[in-house]
Amino acid sequence: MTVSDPVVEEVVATISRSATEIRQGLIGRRGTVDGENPSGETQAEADVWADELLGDRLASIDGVGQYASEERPDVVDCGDDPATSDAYAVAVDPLDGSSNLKSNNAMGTIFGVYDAALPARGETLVAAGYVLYGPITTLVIATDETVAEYELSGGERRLVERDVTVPEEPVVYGFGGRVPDWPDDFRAYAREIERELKLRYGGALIGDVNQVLTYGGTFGYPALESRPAGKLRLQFEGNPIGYVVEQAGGRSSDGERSLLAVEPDELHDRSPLHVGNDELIDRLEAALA
Ligand SMILES: O=P(O)(O)OC[C@H]1O[C@](O)(COP(=O)(O)O)[C@@H](O)[C@@H]1O
Ligand SMILES: [Mg+2]
Ligand SMILES: [Mg+2]
Repeated sequence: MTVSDPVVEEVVATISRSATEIRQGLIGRRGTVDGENPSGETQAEADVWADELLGDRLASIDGVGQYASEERPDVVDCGDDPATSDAYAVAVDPLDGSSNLKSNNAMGTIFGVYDAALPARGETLVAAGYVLYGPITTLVIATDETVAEYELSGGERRLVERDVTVPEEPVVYGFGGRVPDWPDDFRAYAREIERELKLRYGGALIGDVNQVLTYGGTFGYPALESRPAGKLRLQFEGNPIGYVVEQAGGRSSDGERSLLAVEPDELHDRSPLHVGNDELIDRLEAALA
């Protein structure tokens, strides 16, 4: 199954082919480099390497006018301006959950294809998805048509599920941040959820969100007392993941509104991030109101 928009299909095909290579290239790149990323976080060797590999390949696609990533400060202009032409902008979290390199746990690659110049609202996404480097390498792609899951092997993608939807009955939850740093209203909501669902928290957004898509439930990285905007980045994490979950029939929220409706100020803006079954996100928003 291919994506009907040829530029999006080329982006997806490029990421699919690169994923097997990225997975293999993690070996020997588990250490850190001296620099920090624009969010002030230590970079792993693999973060920098995966960004360069994806940046070179995605920027050379005809119809991609901008490339941006969590690992570099500025947008790279690589074609026509998405603001004034048909070109798209591609935003990437090259390695999501890269601190899991050390402990050898799940990680991902996240991408969003925006029909607008970056930074942009998530409502301008035409496609988004992620690779999950678990025991198996899988790819989830959301477009306005469907959300599909593939297994990746040797650069090939094999369809596993044509129409992924968030299961109706929620089962799992995962919330980031330290409990004493949670605002009181979020803590009260979390206490209720803890009594109803099973905890799943692996330290990689992609691993945790994929459990929500598989079993139903919710993932949240909330606003913290010490960090009111939370930890995760809107362009590279919040918007693409919000788009995937909404296209799969669930909801996303920054605590007040759909993540896709949040107006960005800066490329590396952070936002509280909540996704999952409608009913749970409704309850979260009511608790924080
Ligand atoms: O270590 P914490 O605070 O639980 O944070 C985990 C969160 O941070 C992240 O690792 C941030 O992503 P990056 O690894 O791309 O910076 C998410 O994948 C994950 O949900
Ligand atoms: Mg990430
Ligand atoms: Mg990352």
